[in-house]
Amino acid sequence: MFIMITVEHLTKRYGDYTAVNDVSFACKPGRVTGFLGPNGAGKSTTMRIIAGLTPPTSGTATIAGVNYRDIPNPATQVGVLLDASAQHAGRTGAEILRLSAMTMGLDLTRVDEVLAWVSLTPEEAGRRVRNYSLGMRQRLGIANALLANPKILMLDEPANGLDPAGIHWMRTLLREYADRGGTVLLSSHLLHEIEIIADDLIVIGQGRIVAQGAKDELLAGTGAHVKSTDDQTLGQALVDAGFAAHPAQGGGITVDAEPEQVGRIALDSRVSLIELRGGDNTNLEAMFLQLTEQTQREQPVNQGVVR
Ligand SMILES: Nc1ncnc2c1ncn2[C@@H]1O[C@H](COP(=O)(O)OP(=O)(O)OP(=O)(O)O)[C@@H](O)[C@H]1O
Repeated sequence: MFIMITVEHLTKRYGDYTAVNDVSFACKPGRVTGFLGPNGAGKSTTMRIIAGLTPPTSGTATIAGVNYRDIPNPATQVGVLLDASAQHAGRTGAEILRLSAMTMGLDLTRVDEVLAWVSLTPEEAGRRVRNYSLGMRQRLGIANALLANPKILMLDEPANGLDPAGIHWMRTLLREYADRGGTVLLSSHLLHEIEIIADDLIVIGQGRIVAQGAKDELLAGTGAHVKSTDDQTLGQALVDAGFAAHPAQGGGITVDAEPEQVGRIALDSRVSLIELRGGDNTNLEAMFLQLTEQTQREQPVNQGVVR
């Protein structure tokens, strides 16, 4: 499949500090890629490098094989929202979009189309941005990114400040955009949102990638859950067979083995099974906390959090 955003061995150092450390990933068309990591992990820096705003120390970031800065009229190819507060506060929302449209050589009727799309009323579009709420700034930033109907969208924390209806709207917009063949790279701290919308995940901690791949595969459960008439005997038999087995919270045993192996061991041990199924899917929050545990500012206060 043709890759739209390619990041290869990207490193960014500020003095002795390494903000991005040998990061490689790819974002594909038709898919929403969620970019996750604790505060200061290096997400914004990576996105700024992709958008040609920060030079890398080493490595490359390209859009369909080309550096962002070498793309003619790049905003027509890649819609970027990196900092919703970076807009000129003294201009109205409509003025900002008109200026962008003119810079990109677009028909000005497009401005009204995207304003309607992001649900900013004509009255709101006529207000100065300094009087916008954070959510309105985000909507304006998304409108700006969508202006030229680009094939790629790169959004840093676009849901920040959006109300629940706004988050729902953005989720639908990005899903439809990807379903039409667009490529989306999206950073967010709203793990529940990412869990719903992302097809692929990249998890970064202290500048390094700690996990990446298709969401379904990353969150797929492993192991098995089993309940029997004699969990003690079965648990011991599982351990004797070399599998890690622990009492499960709601009763029964969770074991790091395939259900078929568990069934065989139960048969050999002459223990009757009451229930046997594959392991539960992990939720994204549990996976995130576990993967980034070493890089979190806050360490888990009790074992129930992730272990
Ligand atoms: N211009 C700079 N000079 C020095 N350090 C910088 C600079 N820009 C970023 N950093 C550092 O690089 C690290 C990564 O920052 P970055 O903004 O990429 O993190 P992030 O993952 O986007 O975090 P957040 O989730 O808080 O937005 C941070 O420690 C930050 O302080």
